[in-house]
Amino acid sequence: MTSSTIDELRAEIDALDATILRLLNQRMSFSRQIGQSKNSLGQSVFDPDREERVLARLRDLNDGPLPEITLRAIYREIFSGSRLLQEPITVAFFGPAGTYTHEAARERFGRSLPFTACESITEVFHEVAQARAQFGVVPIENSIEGSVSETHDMLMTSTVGVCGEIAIRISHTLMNLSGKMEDVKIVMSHPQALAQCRSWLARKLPGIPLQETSSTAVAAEKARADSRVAAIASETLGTDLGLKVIRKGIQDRQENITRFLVLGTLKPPPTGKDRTSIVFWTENEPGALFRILEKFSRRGINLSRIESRPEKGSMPWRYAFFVDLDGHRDDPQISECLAEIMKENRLVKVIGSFPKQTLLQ
Ligand SMILES: O=C(O)C(=O)C[C@]1(C(=O)O)C=C[C@@H](O)C=C1
Repeated sequence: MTSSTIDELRAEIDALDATILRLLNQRMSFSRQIGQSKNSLGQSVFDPDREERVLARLRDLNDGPLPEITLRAIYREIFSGSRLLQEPITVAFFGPAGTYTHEAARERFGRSLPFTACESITEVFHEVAQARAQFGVVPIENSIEGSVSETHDMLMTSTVGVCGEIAIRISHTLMNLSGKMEDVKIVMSHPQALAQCRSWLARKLPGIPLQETSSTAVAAEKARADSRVAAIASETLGTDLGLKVIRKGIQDRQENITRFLVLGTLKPPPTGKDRTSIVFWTENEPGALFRILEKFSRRGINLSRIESRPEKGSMPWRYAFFVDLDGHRDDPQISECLAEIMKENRLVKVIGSFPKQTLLQ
């Protein structure tokens, strides 16, 4: 290919970019008008259901070669900028910056919004409860390590509801200053990340001490300050800090997915592919749990998860049960079932109904 053809093609791209920019600005001004109408109607700016429908339509229209993942990434930022023009939204997340939760928050809300990094999951709930942030992002479960206790404990007591979920594939990378395995004298990471790489560490770095840190980001900072330390974190986080990769994908199972919850007051309408999360408390007596589960079974409502946690109240050995159902609280069958449960048992709380997230990537 000659340099004159490159120049000609670049001229085509320049012309297209000017058109794309003009169209993007037109789109933004329509979106701003929608924002003004929503404000006067007292409606929330963020409409995840509408965003999903916009994306689904574009996926159908797309003849390529633009990959679906790129289309999604472009629109994530368009929506992010569009929402910012409509109204300032703040999103709190379990930080610090660079953690997998931050990645999940950016995956859902784009990069244009202001994010607040919180030191604990509890703090994220408080930020949303006190309306300092409109949304919060916290981890709920990992496909290898199971549930995140602090999130479940907060869901029991907090008034904050759940309006969405984000599922991301987690890939852990071992990194240090040199990128050499022989320099590793200690491995640091968040306890969940260490646990997810347990067998790999035992096989490849036997006898090397493991030290827990409050986050993967803190571990990466430690590795940056000390050549003996290797951190397990996301590759982006480590390499952004100047660390070198020793080995990628060291998690014991390659299919390692973490699900995050989006906290907020928004109540998304039914989409046909929803999940409802509830928590209930039962008496410690025969058949108490069965009587509730039977009501779902009788109606053919699928339960995708059941999890019990000690209540931590005045009575030891009392449990709260978290259940995820397929469907929306406004679907006739589910609302009838929940009403029947509530009639018999007042200790039931609907945490939220929201669209199920499909995992891309
Ligand atoms: O359609 C709307 O309700 C809009 O506000 C516009 C728009 C968009 O940019 O397409 C922006 C924010 C919402 O979350 C959904 C969609």
